[in-house]
Amino acid sequence: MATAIDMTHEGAELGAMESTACDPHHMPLPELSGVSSIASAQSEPAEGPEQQQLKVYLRVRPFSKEELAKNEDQGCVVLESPETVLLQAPKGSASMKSSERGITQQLHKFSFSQIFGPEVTQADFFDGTISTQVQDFLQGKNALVFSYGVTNAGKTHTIQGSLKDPGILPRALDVTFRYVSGRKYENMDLKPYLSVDVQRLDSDQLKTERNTKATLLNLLKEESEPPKPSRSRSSSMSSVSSLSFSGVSYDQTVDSADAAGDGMQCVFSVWVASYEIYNEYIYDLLQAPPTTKSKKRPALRVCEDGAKNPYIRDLTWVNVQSAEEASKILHVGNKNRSAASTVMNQSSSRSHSIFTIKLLRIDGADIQGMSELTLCDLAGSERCNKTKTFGERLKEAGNINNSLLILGKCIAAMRNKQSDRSKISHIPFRESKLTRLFQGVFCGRGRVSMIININQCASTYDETLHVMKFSAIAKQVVQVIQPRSLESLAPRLVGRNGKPLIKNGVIDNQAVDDYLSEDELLDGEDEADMSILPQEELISLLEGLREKLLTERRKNLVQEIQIRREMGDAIIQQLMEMEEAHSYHIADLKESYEEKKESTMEMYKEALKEYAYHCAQERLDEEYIPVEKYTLEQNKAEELQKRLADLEQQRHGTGTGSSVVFTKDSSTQTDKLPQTPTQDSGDSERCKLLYREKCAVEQLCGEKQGLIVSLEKRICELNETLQEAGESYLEKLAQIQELQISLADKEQIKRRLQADVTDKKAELSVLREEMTKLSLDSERKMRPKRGLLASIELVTTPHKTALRHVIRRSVRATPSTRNKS
Ligand SMILES: Nc1ncnc2c1ncn2[C@@H]1O[C@H](COP(=O)(O)OP(=O)(O)OP(=O)(O)O)[C@@H](O)[C@H]1O
Repeated sequence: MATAIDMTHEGAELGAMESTACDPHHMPLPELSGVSSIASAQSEPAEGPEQQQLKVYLRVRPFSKEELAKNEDQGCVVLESPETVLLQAPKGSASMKSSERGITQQLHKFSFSQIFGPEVTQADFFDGTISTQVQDFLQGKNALVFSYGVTNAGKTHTIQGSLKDPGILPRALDVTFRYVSGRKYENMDLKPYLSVDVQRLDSDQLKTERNTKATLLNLLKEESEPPKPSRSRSSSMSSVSSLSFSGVSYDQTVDSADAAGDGMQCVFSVWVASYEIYNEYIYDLLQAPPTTKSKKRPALRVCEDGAKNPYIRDLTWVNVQSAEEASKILHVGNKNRSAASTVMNQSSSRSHSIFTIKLLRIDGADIQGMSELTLCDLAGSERCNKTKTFGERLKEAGNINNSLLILGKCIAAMRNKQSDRSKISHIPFRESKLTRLFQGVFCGRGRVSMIININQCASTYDETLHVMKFSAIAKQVVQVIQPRSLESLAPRLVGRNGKPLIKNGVIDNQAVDDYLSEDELLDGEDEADMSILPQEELISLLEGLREKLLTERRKNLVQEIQIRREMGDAIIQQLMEMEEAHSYHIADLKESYEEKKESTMEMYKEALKEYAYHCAQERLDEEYIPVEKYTLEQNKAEELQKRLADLEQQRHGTGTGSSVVFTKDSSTQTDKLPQTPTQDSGDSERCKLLYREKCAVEQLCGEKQGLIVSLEKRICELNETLQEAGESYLEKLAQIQELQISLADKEQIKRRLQADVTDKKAELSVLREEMTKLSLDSERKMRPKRGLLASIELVTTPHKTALRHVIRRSVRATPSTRNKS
């Protein structure tokens, strides 16, 4: 089941428009109040304004062979009726994925003013679409046609077509020249001027005009083959070089002006211009682009005349006398476009190509009217689609086509405005060059139609769906077209200096009054065209501007000083901050270096200690006394001392009270101990023994003491040795490093020498080869001397050598002989 609403994925706006687009009985919406007011300000309507839904045509191009081979035909586009089409999401497309997730629908239905299938011919397409607009144009009304679609959808094919199968533009030109046939104004002295005016050229201007046209036409004279339209990818496509439609049938609804019986004895002058809008810059396609990238392609400006009608300043307008001439001009444009896109490295499918025809209706000395037919081949819309929105996100996406975005916004705003009249919505016509140029036509000064081109490829389904949604909004826009009398349409005729000329013998005061005031020229951001003002006004304007300039300069200077001061302060502040950060950084570095140094020192110390320990260990091994033994001895000594003390006590307890003092040095006097009469012989013996033992213990203690002292001394010596060893270790370390460096040097020298040796070897082998060659050569030379001659040489050679020796010896001997003499 097809759905009409797709609100989630693409945004509410697009969803809403699709729903309306699906309603074939959708009633025209009320007029755009804001839009119509702009239109009505231009002139007095002779009758009520005509409301018309914007015509949106769909053209589906056939598959190419390559596309069929790639299985692009997956039944994505189904033409239900001449007005409705069904889009079915193919597998793998983003739409299918989102429909599987239940976000969007798989089927989308759209309605159009008319749908043209792949089999429809160019002629039928022209007849079914813009032929009525061309008739309006011939009757003095303006018409604007857009072709919109993704790249490779057939936009250029539809507008320009090929030599054998011309598109709507050459057909429109052909119809125009058939209409004016026999009533052409052959002099080119009346030329479109500014937006809606006509300028009478003087003889000098006329000469320049003729030269410009001749130069342009000469550009194509040499070419046998017409250039392809720059946007067309297909080799099978080429633009028209001649508009002889012999054999091409088309609806002959428009015949010559006479036959149509428009009742006026007027003649027609046809002027054409071709330009492109690329990256919001307008480029004249009838001006040769620069041949090198370094030169800038001159961009044109959009200006406004006194009535605020926009026009492109300095755009080349060329008078054409036939459809052939017009098509040649179209070719020049195509050629310049492709040359520019090559030199400037730009993608031509990202630019809008515009061709405008102006038809002047001349009655004697008066200009009865001027109408304009514009065909606009819009840039490929795929980039916009890829961003999936017409909103702000597009801007962020970068490299977007601003004009396309604003066109979409304008169309949506127009639709919104008419659906809800209470809404005060602004239509952003002025936000892009494209919409600004055609604002007037959108607002009722002409009829707008849109051709939507699509292919049926499955791979571009998502982009195609977006194009369809865009078209659905466009279809809802109701244009309020202002019918105007030919009189009100009559353009002002101006002279060389741009001042209005006498009209019917009377100075057109109204016209003079309508010209721009200084304020109008300087108003807002509009790029005003000063050159249209008379000389005196220009001088006064210039003076005023000079004063303004001076005031502005003064203001700017003050501002600049202030800004510089602020900038200076800011820079100083920044520098100070940087300095502070720097000093912190330096302190940090210092700290970390200190830490590293200390840790390295610790490492060395540890290494030294270890080394010293090892040395000490080695030395101690020789004089080692185990601790156990030492403790045993010490215990023994203590025990003996204890026993001695016990004995002493016993002696005191049993003795007569006379005290005997045992001293170390009295040990020798043991035999001389006093004998008391009361002492028995056993006791005295024991005492003697004890005394001897005590002396022995004392002697042992003394020895041990001496050992301890000697050990301490030894430890001191070892410490000294350790220190010395540490120093020598550092010395050795330094020596090792030096040796390593010298080793590396030697290594390098060795490598260099090896390389030299290799070179020499190579040289040697080359020399050997040369020698071999030379010897072979000499052998070859020797070869004919065979037989008798060879043997003669063999015989003579030893003689020759001997002779050479003799000569050499005599030469060496000569100086000495001379000296002797
Ligand atoms: N109705 C058609 N019948 C036959 N071939 C067509 C039709 N429409 C388009 N083609 C072919 O499809 C190819 C692409 O068409 P075209 O160059 O006009 O696309 P485009 O939309 O202008 O592309 P771009 O935006 O890149 O300029 C061309 O080879 C063209 O001849």
